[in-house]
Amino acid sequence: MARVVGAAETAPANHAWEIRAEGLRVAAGRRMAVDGIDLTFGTGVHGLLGPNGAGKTTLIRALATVLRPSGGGLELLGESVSGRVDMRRIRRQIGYLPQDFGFYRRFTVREFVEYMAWLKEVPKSGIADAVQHAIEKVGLADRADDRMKTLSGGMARRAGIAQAIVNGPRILLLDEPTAGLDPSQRMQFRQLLRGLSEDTCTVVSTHLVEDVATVCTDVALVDEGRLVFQGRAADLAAAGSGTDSGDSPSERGYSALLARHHATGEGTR
Ligand SMILES: Nc1ncnc2c1ncn2[C@@H]1O[C@H](COP(=O)(O)OP(=O)(O)OP(=O)(O)O)[C@@H](O)[C@H]1O
Repeated sequence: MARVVGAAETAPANHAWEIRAEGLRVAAGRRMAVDGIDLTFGTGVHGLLGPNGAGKTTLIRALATVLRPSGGGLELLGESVSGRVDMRRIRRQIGYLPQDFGFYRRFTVREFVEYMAWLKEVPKSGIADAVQHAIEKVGLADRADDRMKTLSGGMARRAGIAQAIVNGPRILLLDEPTAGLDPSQRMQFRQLLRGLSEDTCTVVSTHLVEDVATVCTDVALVDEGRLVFQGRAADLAAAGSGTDSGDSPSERGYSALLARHHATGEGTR
């Protein structure tokens, strides 16, 4: 099937990174849940790790332009989101799977993904092909005309990923995409992620350190709204030792970096 070339792919790419935050601060309610984060993400798969309440979801929501920064700088695709910027143009190039995503249960998978393509302003003539392509990519072609309410939790999450990629985004934000998946679905998801990543800047938040270690090109670890570590997955693993808690080198590295952060009261960068 012919692939639809979205506006995202023909847009100029004259910067070395898709996401850049400098001293980024984002409030969640009355709390400064992201409290001065510096990071840069280019193309590839970036794992976002951190304990409960670290600020991962708040950071992703800011990257998705759902939340406006309270301070510091945030540039997406070379444009500052705090200035006078055409948000719609940026949003057309973003795919976002929220942690708890909603859908009309009576929609079929195809209708759900089509609806999101329409919201993302995919050109009308390209919607049918873009939808089919996204549904095939997540392995739901045989369920495309079934209603969303008949899908298992793991399948619904895959439909969620299909809606996130239907516009061929240059920035793909997946908040806890493996939550609630069984081990075999998690393996399938890792495969899917590997196939998505080539020219996209993908940010995946997760509690599963092993997901990050096996699929991500690099890892950002946040705690209490601060960046504790950004580096390769191998560097995360190398940060731990036999005395740190965890079942694998990456988990021990994760525990060691968090413990060090708590001991010093500051990040490692
Ligand atoms: N709407 C809100 N009102 C008040 N506080 C909030 C709100 N949303 C988040 N918070 C607080 O902000 C902090 C960061 O929350 P956030 O959801 O970003 O963390 P997280 O790293 O995604 O956590 P988890 O791994 O548990 O999903 C937490 O202390 C949380 O209680």
